[in-house]
Amino acid sequence: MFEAGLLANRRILITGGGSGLGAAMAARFAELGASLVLCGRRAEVLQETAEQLRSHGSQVDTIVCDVRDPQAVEAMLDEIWRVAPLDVLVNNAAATFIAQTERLSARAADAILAPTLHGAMYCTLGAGRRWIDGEHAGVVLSILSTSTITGRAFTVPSAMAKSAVLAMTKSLAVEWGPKQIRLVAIAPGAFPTAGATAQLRPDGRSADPADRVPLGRVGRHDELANLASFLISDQAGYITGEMVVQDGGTHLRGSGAEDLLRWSDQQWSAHRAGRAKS
Ligand SMILES: CCC/C=C/C(=O)SCCNC(=O)CCNC(=O)[C@H](O)C(C)(C)COP(=O)([O-])OP(=O)([O-])OC[C@H]1O[C@@H](n2cnc3c(N)ncnc32)[C@H](O)[C@@H]1OP(=O)([O-])[O-]
Ligand SMILES: NC(=O)C1=CN([C@@H]2O[C@H](COP(=O)(O)OP(=O)(O)OC[C@H]3O[C@@H](n4cnc5c(N)ncnc54)[C@H](OP(=O)(O)O)[C@@H]3O)[C@@H](O)[C@H]2O)C=CC1
Repeated sequence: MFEAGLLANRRILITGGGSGLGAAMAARFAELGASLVLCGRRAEVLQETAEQLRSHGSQVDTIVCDVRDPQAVEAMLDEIWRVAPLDVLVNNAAATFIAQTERLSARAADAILAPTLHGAMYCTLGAGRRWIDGEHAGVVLSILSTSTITGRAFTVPSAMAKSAVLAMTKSLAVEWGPKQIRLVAIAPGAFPTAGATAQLRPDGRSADPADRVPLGRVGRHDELANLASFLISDQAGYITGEMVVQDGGTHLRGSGAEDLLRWSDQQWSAHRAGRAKS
């Protein structure tokens, strides 16, 4: 679908690039010629993904980094820039779980806000500062959610964090446009991954896309990876401050959390207790 070498000579950092959609984007960017840096908290997950990509001849580095920690983010960016500047940052790392919002402790809310909002902000500010200092063009792609449009019951800290990162995307598109830095975003609908399924679709919650997706199916990882490749490439060089929705029409029908309104307090308590045991 794209010309070979679309992303040649691009150095791209993907946060949370060891698993799920991050790993899918990594594979596609590598096929299109990019060199990659993948970060996350689990070294073995990063290594496994990197080895698979290297076996196809791709240039992939991994850095263990918890994006909740601003000093760790700065150390990671210093390590990257010591070799060569990044061209693209992908804010993909995030966390969520379903819960009754009135029962969230401050620690539970922060467990979601810290990686999803603060992590994306630390990475964006760190990369942006270096691009501006070095007079280097750059692209920030953030993986958000349709909760930025509809809100979403029972994942309120995630909806808040994703909406804040959308505000950052629009604001910095203006502030950093004259510095040749573009900011774009994708709002994915359901793209099943082990992480999303574990956090959002416990036993007893329908996983049938026909119940909620107008197009009647979930998204394919290659579809998201192709959209991401286009948005970070020069082909999208006149797009900034925009979020592209890729959800088979789901958000036009509802937020996707309506079924949870029918859960009883007993069901919620059982879900919470189940999490405590696992
Ligand atoms: C919405 C659609 C768009 C987004 C999609 C995605 O993001 S898909 C991507 C999905 N991928 C990922 O999410 C990957 C990344 N995920 C993670 O890093 C972790 O799963 C975590 C940080 C979300 C939770 O870590 P953990 O379970 O080890 O938690 P912890 O030990 O760090 O505790 C912190 C606090 O949170 C509390 N608490 C926790 N669960 C629940 C609950 N169900 N109910 C109530 N509360 C809960 C816990 O009790 C504690 O508070 P306390 O008791 O001290 O007051
Ligand atoms: N899959 C879907 O249907 C949807 C996904 N999204 C978004 O897509 C993105 C990817 O999600 P998905 O692939 O499904 O889920 P995953 O759970 O596979 O991805 C989350 C990644 O983020 C990393 N991560 C989490 N916390 C941190 C942290 N503090 N520091 C560094 N890395 C961290 C994880 O690695 P580690 O644990 O090793 O740190 C993991 O690789 C997220 O932004 C999510 O919100 C949005 C809507 C729908």
